[in-house]
Amino acid sequence: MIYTLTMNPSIDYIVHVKNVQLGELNRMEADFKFPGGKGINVSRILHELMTETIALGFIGGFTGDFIENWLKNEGVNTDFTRVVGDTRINIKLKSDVETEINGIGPKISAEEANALLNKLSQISNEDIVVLSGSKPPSLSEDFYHKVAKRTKEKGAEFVIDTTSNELKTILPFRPLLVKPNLEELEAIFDIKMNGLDDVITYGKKLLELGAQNVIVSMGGNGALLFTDVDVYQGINPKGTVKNSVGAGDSLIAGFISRYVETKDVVSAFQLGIASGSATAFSSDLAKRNEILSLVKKVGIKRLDSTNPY
Ligand SMILES: Nc1ncnc2c1ncn2[C@@H]1O[C@H](COP(=O)(O)OP(=O)(O)O)[C@@H](O)[C@H]1O
Ligand SMILES: O=P(O)(O)OC[C@H]1O[C@](O)(COP(=O)(O)O)[C@@H](O)[C@@H]1O
Repeated sequence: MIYTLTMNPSIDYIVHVKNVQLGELNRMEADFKFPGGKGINVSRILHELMTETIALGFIGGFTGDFIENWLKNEGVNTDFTRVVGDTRINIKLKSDVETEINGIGPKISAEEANALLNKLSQISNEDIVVLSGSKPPSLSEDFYHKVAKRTKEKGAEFVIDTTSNELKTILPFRPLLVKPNLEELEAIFDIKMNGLDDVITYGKKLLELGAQNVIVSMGGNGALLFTDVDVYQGINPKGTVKNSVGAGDSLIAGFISRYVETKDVVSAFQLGIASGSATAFSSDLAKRNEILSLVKKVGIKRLDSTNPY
């Protein structure tokens, strides 16, 4: 089973405004509401790819009901922990450029946090847990660390996709996959990347710190996969970008879906890129047929050996 854990789900409120003017009254041309939050997006794509998944996380209020109902209608299994506060709303403003304003998220009490941790007792050594997204500020600084430790104690694998300061302390637990985008990679090492050589240097550092596999995603420029022996470049298929929110989550879901079937990380990377691009080319997250139609159009190139010895 693939469990996803979304500490801070959201309604993603996608707002199209032509030539937005700050300080003026602007009128929307179109708007859409989708369930969001990184783990939830991963579960939705896994479900599209017919990989069994259960979405865990904190959910609350009328916004939380919207998300639960949407997932229920799609047939995505959930086992959320109810909290008193309202789940946040994240604004994705589409104008000449894309601007994102993500909410803080509800306060999580110690009882609510423990209730979620207790759900992890159901995990077995055949499972993968995907820890994704930001944490509401009221959650303890070491919450992801606790979850990663508990997951490993159960013999399960985990994937981590967060900008949290905790990431470096979690890598020694040997995550199956870490997927920063370029900005996140810069934030982890507090440096500015200058070209592909830098990305390769710092991607390898994540392996040295403990990750089993690393994917650095670069939006329209594709992604790099770092395994224990090689670096691969993934080249995106061509298409018209509609909404890239959730592209990174889709990449992770595509990777896991193929990995659990084949244990072949390169083939998993290819389905990951197809999933990320298919989502970038659709208004909501991608559908199964959109993903599968792109797989053969993804280019994969081996770049370099990552073996430092
Ligand atoms: N504009 C785009 N065109 C084609 N593919 C894209 C585009 N944006 C994202 N993707 C695909 O989705 C993957 C993840 O997107 P990215 O924006 O890097 O992640 P995140 O959403 O985490 O920032 C990319 O590596 C790429 O394969
Ligand atoms: O938890 P965070 O870091 O605030 O991110 C939440 C946002 O990330 C998303 O999951 C999209 O993530 P990606 O574009 O990185 O795949 C949105 O659905 C959500 O609004």
